[in-house]
Amino acid sequence: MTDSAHSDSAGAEHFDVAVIGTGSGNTFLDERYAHLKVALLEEGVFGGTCLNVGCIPTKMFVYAADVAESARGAARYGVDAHVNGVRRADMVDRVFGRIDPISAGGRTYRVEDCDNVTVFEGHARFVAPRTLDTGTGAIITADQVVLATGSRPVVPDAIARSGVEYLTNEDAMRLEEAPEHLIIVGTGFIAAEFAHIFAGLGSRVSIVGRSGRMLRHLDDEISAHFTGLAGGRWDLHLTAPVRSARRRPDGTGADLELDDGTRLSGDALLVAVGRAPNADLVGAAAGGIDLTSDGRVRVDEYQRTSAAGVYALGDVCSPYQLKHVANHEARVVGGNLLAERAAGERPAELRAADHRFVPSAVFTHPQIATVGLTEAQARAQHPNVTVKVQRYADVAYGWAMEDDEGLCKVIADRDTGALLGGHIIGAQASTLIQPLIQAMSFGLGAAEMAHGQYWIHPALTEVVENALLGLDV
Ligand SMILES: Cc1cc2nc3c(=O)[nH]c(=O)nc-3n(C[C@H](O)[C@H](O)[C@H](O)COP(=O)(O)OP(=O)(O)OC[C@H]3O[C@@H](n4cnc5c(N)ncnc54)[C@H](O)[C@@H]3O)c2cc1C
Ligand SMILES: NC(=O)c1ccc[n+]([C@@H]2O[C@H](COP(=O)([O-])OP(=O)(O)OC[C@H]3O[C@@H](n4cnc5c(N)ncnc54)[C@H](O)[C@@H]3O)[C@@H](O)[C@H]2O)c1
Repeated sequence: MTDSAHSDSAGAEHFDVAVIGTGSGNTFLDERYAHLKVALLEEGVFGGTCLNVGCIPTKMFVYAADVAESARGAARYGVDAHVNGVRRADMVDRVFGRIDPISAGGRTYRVEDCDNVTVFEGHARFVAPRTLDTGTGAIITADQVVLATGSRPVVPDAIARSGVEYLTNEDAMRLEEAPEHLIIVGTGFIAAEFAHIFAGLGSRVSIVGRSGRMLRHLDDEISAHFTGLAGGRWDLHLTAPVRSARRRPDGTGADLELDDGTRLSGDALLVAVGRAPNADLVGAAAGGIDLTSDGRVRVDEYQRTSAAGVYALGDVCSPYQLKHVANHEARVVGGNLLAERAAGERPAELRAADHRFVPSAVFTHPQIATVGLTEAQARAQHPNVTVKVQRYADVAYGWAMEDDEGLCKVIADRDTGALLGGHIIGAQASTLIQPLIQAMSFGLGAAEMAHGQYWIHPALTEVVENALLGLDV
């Protein structure tokens, strides 16, 4: 403990539990905590990334882009439809007119209606173990602290230092006028979703990457297939990073030069090259909290950090950076804090977080969803692997849709029949993947899953059934 922390914390208000971050950190403080004195610390708006600038608003725009794409593609089914225009300002009003009151209501609830909760609205950081400078002038101490501070966009140096104005997920959805030409730097989740949002709603989109393909975290076959489809929709530059950026001569937009000499000029620039955990800005060392080599808060299977009584959850500690993972970890932490308080002399009965089969979906066009191992990972880890790729076009509903893009790929261990991975690209992929997640989570083998239940005919789920039937198990 530093001297200043000693003097600061003398007379500091003491709490039973302090939670930093009101994204997933604000989800477990329910009636079980009503008898405890709780501090809730937040430097931004209530609700965190998912509600305000992440999952929810993006999907509201994705849905609008899906509607527009459906209209554009309707003629092949004999329905003549046309997108007459996109009222962007109305869209922004619709999205944030619904979201902003939820965030404000969440704040009001904690500030005015929860007698046991004190809200500190400032940038919080540890000044000593379980001692926090709240950023409001007050120093507090707590028996238990939860770090749920999330992550923030990374900006490549070539752009950050250039003085060019750029957008991130934090502001791109508030634009009341869509750029005619949007350049996106990055090839991951956010790039793929925002490319669909902006292109679907009428902008021309260019994408700049350096790894040769889109969504390279995915199974190679799915990533290659998506990159091919994306190349037909958007202008892709995937082999050279940005060398320099400057404003256009008229002072607007951005002129980019890539490492291979390519020049691109856009009305707006969106940066989406990953998100850094907010572990470096919380005084982790003063709090006795270890970080991983890639900058996350280090946690054990119970979400405990290296500092006694300090837990972490969500993007600040997780390699997944997904909301359903943050929510799961919040449930685990919410129970473990209480278990630790109840333990007394006995060791606490803590619950471990379950990260065995973490699924994810990219809400782009077409949708993509994945769970478990890629084929390359499966072949590296299992000597005898069987793989089946089922086309949407070859099952009844996919055929009815004349869908020539969709694929479902399943991977299993030929020796045991266990499912190792599921990867779907195509309409409703984020929904179709769920039976595969369920089977893997509960240990249901591929053959049992395929044969042991009815599959509704002619539903699109038959693409999963037929993929399973095609495995050599
Ligand atoms: C554009 C976008 C789309 C996404 N879409 C999806 C999706 O479809 N599905 C999905 O599963 N995931 C999605 N994600 C990821 C998901 O949003 C995050 O994984 C999740 O929100 C992380 O939750 P969290 O509680 O860890 O952090 P956050 O929700 O970011 O909460 C952290 C909170 O801590 C506050 N804070 C930070 N530092 C301090 C400090 N020092 N003092 C006080 N307060 C502080 C922040 O202001 C913030 O309110 C998306 C992310 C983005 C950016
Ligand atoms: N649907 C969802 O679940 C969803 C949606 C959006 C975001 N997210 C979460 O948010 C995280 C952050 O999203 P993201 O898209 O920013 O990151 P990401 O990690 O998904 O992708 C970033 C990509 O940018 C590329 N890149 C890195 N540096 C680059 C550079 N200098 N120039 C060009 N390309 C570069 C990387 O190769 C990588 O492919 C995701 O990892 C994901 O966990 C989830």
